[in-house]
Amino acid sequence: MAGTLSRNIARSFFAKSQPEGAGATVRRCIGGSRTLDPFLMCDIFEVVPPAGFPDHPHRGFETVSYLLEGAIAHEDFVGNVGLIGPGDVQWMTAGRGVVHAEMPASKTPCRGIQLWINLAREFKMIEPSYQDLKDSEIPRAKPEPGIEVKIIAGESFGVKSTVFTRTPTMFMDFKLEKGKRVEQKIPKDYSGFIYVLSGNGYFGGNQFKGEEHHALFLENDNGDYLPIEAKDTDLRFMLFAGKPLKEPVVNYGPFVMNSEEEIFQTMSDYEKATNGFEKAKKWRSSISN
Ligand SMILES: Nc1ccc(F)c(C(=O)c2c[nH]c3ncc(Cl)cc23)c1F
Ligand SMILES: [Fe+3]
Repeated sequence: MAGTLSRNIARSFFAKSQPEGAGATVRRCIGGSRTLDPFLMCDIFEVVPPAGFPDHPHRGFETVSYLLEGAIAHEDFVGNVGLIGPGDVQWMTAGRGVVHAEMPASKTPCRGIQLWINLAREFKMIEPSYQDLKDSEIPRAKPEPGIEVKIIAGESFGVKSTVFTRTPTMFMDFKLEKGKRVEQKIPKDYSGFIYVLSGNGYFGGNQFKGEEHHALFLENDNGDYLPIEAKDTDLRFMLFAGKPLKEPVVNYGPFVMNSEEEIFQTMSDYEKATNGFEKAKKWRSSISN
């Protein structure tokens, strides 16, 4: 791209499998001490029945579930039910509070990605909402034969996602055939990371090699696009980028607020079923075993 600078890759991290939920396993590339404002967690999950993610709450952020294989059944405490199938996306804005269950709905292994995106202070207590996208509804950019970008959030090659992102976010699934090179525009002030799903590739101006199950973190430099090249193999990777919120983060499991006082209040709200958790009082999902 004439007149612009490429972003470099600062470091990579091998995301090893670890137990999570009730009998599920995840490769966690963001989470715990490794956060990347505005991202709180990114799990590449694998789950087969009877394992899953039974009844649990969320407050103060968004969860985005993208199914790579299989299907997840979803049920929440106000009666929303649904099936997230292969290639589908559920963008859940928990806001002031959701209690839900997320359980595998296919006998074959269910594989996918769940990203937790922080909400700014002004949105942490908004009414919960969902944006459900079927695979066929999600736009793709095909800039040339051998390159496809599935755009869950953000814009690529002039193709825009239909998702409303309160926290400006890019969430894209790239497939490059061996020998292909692509450049993705990323605003200079966005944080970002790559997760390599299959194959290997060379990322950034510094041609950093990224291999399967590795997360690669973008340098906070002055670049405004990321070059990616599939030299050795076909390559599939996820690109995540977002505008940092630069607010204090205080979290307690599935509650993410800006202060300890707000976390204590949230724990009390959940315990007493008040202030957004009213319907949690007697609710039990029908999909958790
Ligand atoms: N608090 C807390 C504690 C433990 C959890 F497992 C979860 C949770 O639900 C998930 C963690 N990664 C996931 N990937 C995929 C799916 Cl569908 C759900 C999750 C959660 F929210
Ligand atoms: Fe959840």
